Amino acid sequence: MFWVLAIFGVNAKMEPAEGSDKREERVALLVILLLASLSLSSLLLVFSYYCYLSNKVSKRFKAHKRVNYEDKECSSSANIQVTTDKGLQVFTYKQLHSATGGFGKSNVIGHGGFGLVYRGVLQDGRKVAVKLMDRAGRQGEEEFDVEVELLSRLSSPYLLALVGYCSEINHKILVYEFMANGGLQEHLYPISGAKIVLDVNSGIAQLEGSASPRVTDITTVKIHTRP
Ligand SMILES: Nc1ncnc2c1ncn2[C@@H]1O[C@H](COP(=O)(O)OP(=O)(O)OP(=O)(O)O)[C@@H](O)[C@H]1O
Repeated sequence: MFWVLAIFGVNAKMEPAEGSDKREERVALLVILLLASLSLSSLLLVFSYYCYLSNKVSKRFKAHKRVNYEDKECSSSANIQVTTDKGLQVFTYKQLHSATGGFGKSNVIGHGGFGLVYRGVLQDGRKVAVKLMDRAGRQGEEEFDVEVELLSRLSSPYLLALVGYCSEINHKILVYEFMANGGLQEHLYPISGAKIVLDVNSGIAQLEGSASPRVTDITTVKIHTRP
Protein backbone atom coordinates (compact mmCIF):
# COMPACT_ATOMS: atom_id res chain seq x y z
CA MET A 1 0.00 0.00 0.00
CA PHE A 2 3.01 2.23 0.41
CA TRP A 3 3.28 2.81 -3.28
CA VAL A 4 -0.43 3.74 -3.50
CA LEU A 5 -0.03 6.36 -0.80
CA ALA A 6 3.16 7.56 -2.44
CA ILE A 7 1.36 8.05 -5.75
CA PHE A 8 -1.50 9.89 -4.11
CA GLY A 9 0.91 11.82 -1.93
CA VAL A 10 2.80 13.01 -4.98
CA ASN A 11 -0.50 13.65 -6.63
CA ALA A 12 -1.68 15.83 -3.75
CA LYS A 13 1.40 18.04 -4.04
CA MET A 14 0.85 18.54 -7.76
CA GLU A 15 -0.33 21.83 -9.15
CA PRO A 16 -3.66 21.57 -11.07
CA ALA A 17 -1.88 23.26 -13.96
CA GLU A 18 0.33 20.33 -14.56
CA GLY A 19 -2.55 19.01 -16.52
CA SER A 20 -4.68 16.00 -16.82
CA ASP A 21 -2.02 14.09 -18.84
CA LYS A 22 0.15 13.57 -15.81
CA ARG A 23 -2.92 12.61 -13.82
CA GLU A 24 -3.89 10.00 -16.42
CA GLU A 25 -0.33 8.72 -16.42
CA ARG A 26 -0.45 8.23 -12.69
CA VAL A 27 -3.85 6.51 -12.88
CA ALA A 28 -2.49 4.20 -15.55
CA LEU A 29 0.54 3.53 -13.39
CA LEU A 30 -1.74 2.82 -10.48
CA VAL A 31 -3.79 0.40 -12.55
CA ILE A 32 -0.65 -1.32 -13.80
CA LEU A 33 0.70 -1.63 -10.30
CA LEU A 34 -2.65 -2.95 -9.09
CA LEU A 35 -2.74 -5.53 -11.83
CA ALA A 36 0.88 -6.48 -11.19
CA SER A 37 0.25 -6.92 -7.48
CA LEU A 38 -2.88 -8.93 -8.24
CA SER A 39 -1.00 -11.27 -10.53
CA LEU A 40 1.83 -11.51 -8.02
CA SER A 41 -0.60 -12.46 -5.26
CA SER A 42 -2.30 -15.01 -7.48
CA LEU A 43 1.10 -16.43 -8.36
CA LEU A 44 1.93 -16.64 -4.68
CA LEU A 45 -1.42 -18.29 -4.03
CA VAL A 46 -0.88 -20.85 -6.78
CA PHE A 47 2.66 -21.52 -5.55
CA SER A 48 1.57 -22.08 -1.95
CA TYR A 49 -1.25 -24.35 -3.11
CA TYR A 50 1.30 -26.28 -5.18
CA CYS A 51 3.57 -26.59 -2.10
CA TYR A 52 0.63 -27.75 0.01
CA LEU A 53 -0.36 -30.37 -2.57
CA SER A 54 3.15 -31.71 -3.13
CA ASN A 55 3.67 -31.93 0.62
CA LYS A 56 0.45 -33.87 0.97
CA VAL A 57 1.34 -36.21 -1.91
CA SER A 58 4.84 -36.89 -0.57
CA LYS A 59 3.42 -37.64 2.90
CA ARG A 60 0.94 -40.08 1.37
CA PHE A 61 3.69 -41.65 -0.72
CA LYS A 62 5.91 -42.09 2.36
CA ALA A 63 3.04 -43.67 4.30
CA HIS A 64 2.31 -46.00 1.39
CA LYS A 65 5.99 -46.96 1.17
CA ARG A 66 6.08 -47.67 4.92
CA VAL A 67 2.97 -49.91 4.70
CA ASN A 68 4.53 -51.80 1.77
CA TYR A 69 7.76 -52.23 3.71
CA GLU A 70 5.92 -53.49 6.80
CA ASP A 71 3.89 -55.90 4.65
CA LYS A 72 7.10 -57.26 3.15
CA GLU A 73 8.62 -57.59 6.62
CA CYS A 74 5.55 -59.49 7.82
CA SER A 75 5.40 -61.83 4.90
CA SER A 76 9.11 -62.53 5.08
CA SER A 77 8.87 -63.12 8.84
CA ALA A 78 6.46 -65.93 8.00
CA ASN A 79 9.45 -67.77 6.55
CA ILE A 80 12.00 -66.85 9.18
CA GLN A 81 13.19 -69.69 11.38
CA VAL A 82 14.27 -68.74 14.89
CA THR A 83 15.94 -71.43 16.94
CA THR A 84 16.68 -71.26 20.66
CA ASP A 85 19.99 -72.33 22.20
CA LYS A 86 18.20 -75.54 23.21
CA GLY A 87 17.58 -76.31 19.58
CA LEU A 88 13.87 -75.60 19.70
CA GLN A 89 12.26 -73.73 16.88
CA VAL A 90 10.31 -70.61 17.81
CA PHE A 91 7.21 -70.32 15.68
CA THR A 92 4.91 -67.40 15.13
CA TYR A 93 1.19 -67.94 15.51
CA LYS A 94 0.87 -67.11 11.82
CA GLN A 95 3.26 -69.91 10.84
CA LEU A 96 1.37 -72.49 12.89
CA HIS A 97 -1.95 -71.13 11.71
CA SER A 98 -0.96 -71.83 8.13
CA ALA A 99 0.67 -75.18 9.04
CA THR A 100 -2.62 -76.46 10.48
CA GLY A 101 -4.93 -75.06 7.83
CA GLY A 102 -6.06 -72.28 10.14
CA PHE A 103 -6.49 -74.72 13.05
CA GLY A 104 -9.24 -76.30 11.03
CA LYS A 105 -11.58 -78.88 12.58
CA SER A 106 -10.56 -81.43 9.97
CA ASN A 107 -7.01 -81.34 11.32
CA VAL A 108 -7.92 -82.07 14.94
CA ILE A 109 -6.25 -85.37 15.95
CA GLY A 110 -6.88 -85.36 19.66
CA HIS A 111 -7.83 -83.52 22.78
CA GLY A 112 -5.64 -83.64 25.86
CA GLY A 113 -5.38 -81.78 29.10
CA PHE A 114 -3.52 -78.99 27.37
CA GLY A 115 -6.16 -78.45 24.73
CA LEU A 116 -6.82 -79.51 21.17
CA VAL A 117 -4.09 -81.25 19.18
CA TYR A 118 -3.88 -80.57 15.43
CA ARG A 119 -2.09 -82.27 12.60
CA GLY A 120 0.17 -79.84 10.78
CA VAL A 121 2.74 -79.61 8.04
CA LEU A 122 5.60 -77.15 8.41
CA GLN A 123 6.98 -75.14 5.51
CA ASP A 124 9.88 -77.56 5.14
CA GLY A 125 7.39 -80.43 4.77
CA ARG A 126 7.81 -81.92 8.26
CA LYS A 127 4.65 -83.39 9.77
CA VAL A 128 3.96 -82.16 13.27
CA ALA A 129 1.39 -82.36 16.05
CA VAL A 130 0.39 -78.90 17.21
CA LYS A 131 -0.99 -78.55 20.74
CA LEU A 132 -2.94 -75.37 21.19
CA MET A 133 -3.22 -74.40 24.84
CA ASP A 134 -6.75 -73.51 25.82
CA ARG A 135 -6.00 -72.89 29.49
CA ALA A 136 -5.79 -69.22 30.15
CA GLY A 137 -4.08 -67.50 33.03
CA ARG A 138 -0.90 -67.82 34.99
CA GLN A 139 -1.26 -71.51 35.81
CA GLY A 140 -1.60 -72.42 32.15
CA GLU A 141 1.44 -70.35 31.28
CA GLU A 142 3.50 -71.97 34.01
CA GLU A 143 2.58 -75.43 32.75
CA PHE A 144 3.53 -74.37 29.28
CA ASP A 145 6.93 -73.11 30.45
CA VAL A 146 7.57 -76.30 32.44
CA GLU A 147 6.74 -78.46 29.45
CA VAL A 148 9.02 -76.48 27.15
CA GLU A 149 11.84 -76.48 29.72
CA LEU A 150 11.62 -80.21 30.47
CA LEU A 151 11.24 -81.40 26.91
CA SER A 152 14.09 -79.20 25.73
CA ARG A 153 16.39 -80.83 28.30
CA LEU A 154 15.30 -84.42 27.93
CA SER A 155 16.23 -86.39 24.93
CA SER A 156 15.52 -90.04 24.42
CA PRO A 157 14.56 -92.18 21.46
CA TYR A 158 11.51 -93.05 23.54
CA LEU A 159 10.44 -89.47 23.98
CA LEU A 160 8.61 -87.76 21.22
CA ALA A 161 10.65 -84.71 20.30
CA LEU A 162 9.37 -81.24 20.94
CA VAL A 163 10.13 -79.49 17.67
CA GLY A 164 9.38 -76.02 18.94
CA TYR A 165 6.81 -73.71 20.38
CA CYS A 166 4.97 -70.46 19.96
CA SER A 167 4.79 -68.21 23.00
CA GLU A 168 2.97 -65.08 21.99
CA ILE A 169 0.85 -63.11 24.47
CA ASN A 170 -2.42 -64.81 23.60
CA HIS A 171 -1.09 -67.96 21.97
CA LYS A 172 0.79 -70.73 23.76
CA ILE A 173 1.42 -73.61 21.38
CA LEU A 174 3.64 -76.69 21.50
CA VAL A 175 4.85 -78.37 18.34
CA TYR A 176 5.83 -82.04 18.47
CA GLU A 177 7.09 -84.42 15.88
CA PHE A 178 4.10 -86.24 14.47
CA MET A 179 3.46 -89.76 15.63
CA ALA A 180 1.73 -91.51 12.78
CA ASN A 181 0.13 -94.18 14.94
CA GLY A 182 -1.34 -91.87 17.53
CA GLY A 183 -0.44 -91.48 21.18
CA LEU A 184 0.82 -93.97 23.67
CA GLN A 185 -2.69 -94.18 24.95
CA GLU A 186 -3.74 -95.76 21.67
CA HIS A 187 -0.84 -98.22 21.86
CA LEU A 188 -1.77 -99.31 25.36
CA TYR A 189 -5.48 -99.56 24.69
CA PRO A 190 -5.42 -103.34 24.15
CA ILE A 191 -4.06 -103.81 27.67
CA SER A 192 -7.21 -104.19 29.67
CA GLY A 193 -8.10 -102.84 33.07
CA ALA A 194 -4.87 -101.44 34.34
CA LYS A 195 -4.17 -97.78 34.97
CA ILE A 196 -0.47 -97.27 34.77
CA VAL A 197 1.09 -94.25 36.37
CA LEU A 198 4.74 -93.67 35.60
CA ASP A 199 7.11 -90.97 36.73
CA VAL A 200 9.63 -89.62 34.26
CA ASN A 201 12.44 -92.02 35.11
CA SER A 202 10.53 -95.21 35.58
CA GLY A 203 8.38 -94.41 32.57
CA ILE A 204 11.36 -94.02 30.31
CA ALA A 205 13.07 -97.04 31.90
CA GLN A 206 10.06 -99.23 31.24
CA LEU A 207 9.66 -98.00 27.74
CA GLU A 208 13.28 -98.69 26.91
CA GLY A 209 12.42 -102.37 27.00
CA SER A 210 9.47 -101.98 24.65
CA ALA A 211 9.29 -101.38 20.94
CA SER A 212 7.91 -98.26 19.29
CA PRO A 213 5.57 -96.34 21.63
CA ARG A 214 6.86 -92.99 22.84
CA VAL A 215 5.77 -90.56 25.52
CA THR A 216 4.23 -87.41 24.14
CA ASP A 217 3.77 -85.41 27.29
CA ILE A 218 6.21 -85.08 30.11
CA THR A 219 4.69 -82.60 32.58
CA THR A 220 2.81 -85.42 34.21
CA VAL A 221 3.99 -88.57 32.59
CA LYS A 222 0.79 -90.46 33.12
CA ILE A 223 -0.15 -93.29 30.90
CA HIS A 224 -3.76 -94.25 31.23
CA THR A 225 -5.41 -97.21 29.69
CA ARG A 226 -9.12 -97.41 29.32
CA PRO A 227 -10.89 -99.58 31.90
N1 LIG B 1 2.87 -86.06 18.60
C1 LIG B 1 1.68 -86.56 18.33
N2 LIG B 1 1.47 -87.21 17.17
C2 LIG B 1 0.25 -87.70 16.88
N3 LIG B 1 -0.82 -87.58 17.68
C3 LIG B 1 -0.68 -86.95 18.85
C4 LIG B 1 0.59 -86.39 19.24
N4 LIG B 1 0.43 -85.80 20.43
C5 LIG B 1 -0.84 -85.98 20.79
N5 LIG B 1 -1.51 -86.66 19.83
C6 LIG B 1 -2.92 -87.03 19.84
O1 LIG B 1 -3.63 -86.09 20.63
C7 LIG B 1 -4.22 -86.73 21.76
C8 LIG B 1 -4.10 -85.83 22.96
O2 LIG B 1 -2.73 -85.66 23.23
P1 LIG B 1 -2.20 -84.99 24.57
O3 LIG B 1 -0.77 -85.31 24.71
O4 LIG B 1 -2.58 -83.56 24.60
O5 LIG B 1 -3.13 -85.72 25.59
P2 LIG B 1 -2.88 -86.32 27.00
O6 LIG B 1 -1.44 -86.65 27.13
O7 LIG B 1 -3.90 -87.37 27.19
O8 LIG B 1 -3.31 -85.11 27.90
P3 LIG B 1 -2.50 -84.36 29.02
O9 LIG B 1 -2.03 -83.10 28.32
O10 LIG B 1 -3.51 -84.11 30.09
O11 LIG B 1 -1.40 -85.21 29.48
C9 LIG B 1 -3.47 -88.05 21.90
O12 LIG B 1 -4.28 -89.04 22.46
C10 LIG B 1 -3.09 -88.38 20.48
O13 LIG B 1 -4.16 -89.03 19.81
